[in-house]
Amino acid sequence: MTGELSPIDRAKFVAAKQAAGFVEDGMKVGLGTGSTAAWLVRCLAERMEEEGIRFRGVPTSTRTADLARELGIEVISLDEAKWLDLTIDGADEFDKDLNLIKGGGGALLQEKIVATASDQMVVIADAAKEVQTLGNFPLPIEVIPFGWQTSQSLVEETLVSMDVMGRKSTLRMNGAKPFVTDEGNHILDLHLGRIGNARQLALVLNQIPGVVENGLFIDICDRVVIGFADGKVETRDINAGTVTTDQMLFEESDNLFKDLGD
Ligand SMILES: O=C(CO)[C@H](O)[C@H](O)COP(=O)(O)O
Repeated sequence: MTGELSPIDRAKFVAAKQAAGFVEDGMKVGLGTGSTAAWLVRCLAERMEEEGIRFRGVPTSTRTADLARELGIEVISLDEAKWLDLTIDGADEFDKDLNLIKGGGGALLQEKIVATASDQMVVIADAAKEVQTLGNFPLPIEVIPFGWQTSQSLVEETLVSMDVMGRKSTLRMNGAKPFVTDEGNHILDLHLGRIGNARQLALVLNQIPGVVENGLFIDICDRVVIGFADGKVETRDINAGTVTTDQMLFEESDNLFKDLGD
């Protein structure tokens, strides 16, 4: 895999590489799911090899667990870890308060459990994920298979009273069959357009019987590392309120990418 990176992959890669630098020797680290998180896992494996750092990872999906093991990262369960120093994960959308929509990869349940059990959650994302108001990306909610259509109707009824634009929901498919999460559940994608009160919606959705979890991450993320295609990386920290920009020369990253892929 030594070909040219697409601009979006460059952006994801530099964000992941920057955040991989936050991991310190001996840490217990939550490992997110998705294409950006996969870059992170590769960058961490590279740090293990080049710098000799050691850490234990709690993956948020079987996909991430498989990749981490393949690259020699020690994988432990959340129950073994009990509490994590740091979780680094991707996101589908983030706003100025670092609230998120997650679950585009269908791993939102484990992702939320792991992120919530961490001292810090860092999101890595390309700049296109930043929005003024959450909701353009369809909001995933995880529902149990039993009576999922009834849960869907209840969800749509609930949306009528909420500050959202759209109400339509669709069952996520995997080819001809419903998508099944690592926990054996289904995903409903809510096409809302704009979520006025994300905090309230997150609470209300979880009250509906059959809904296991929703993809709104409110007050969970501490820091977002935003990657740009030219190699620039911007870090926003919710507590410190700081914005720092680093220029990561892409030529360097490009070589690292090639090394990783070889
Ligand atoms: O929430 C997620 C998976 O459930 C992902 O973090 C999110 O979908 C972003 O994915 P990508 O990094 O591939 O853009």
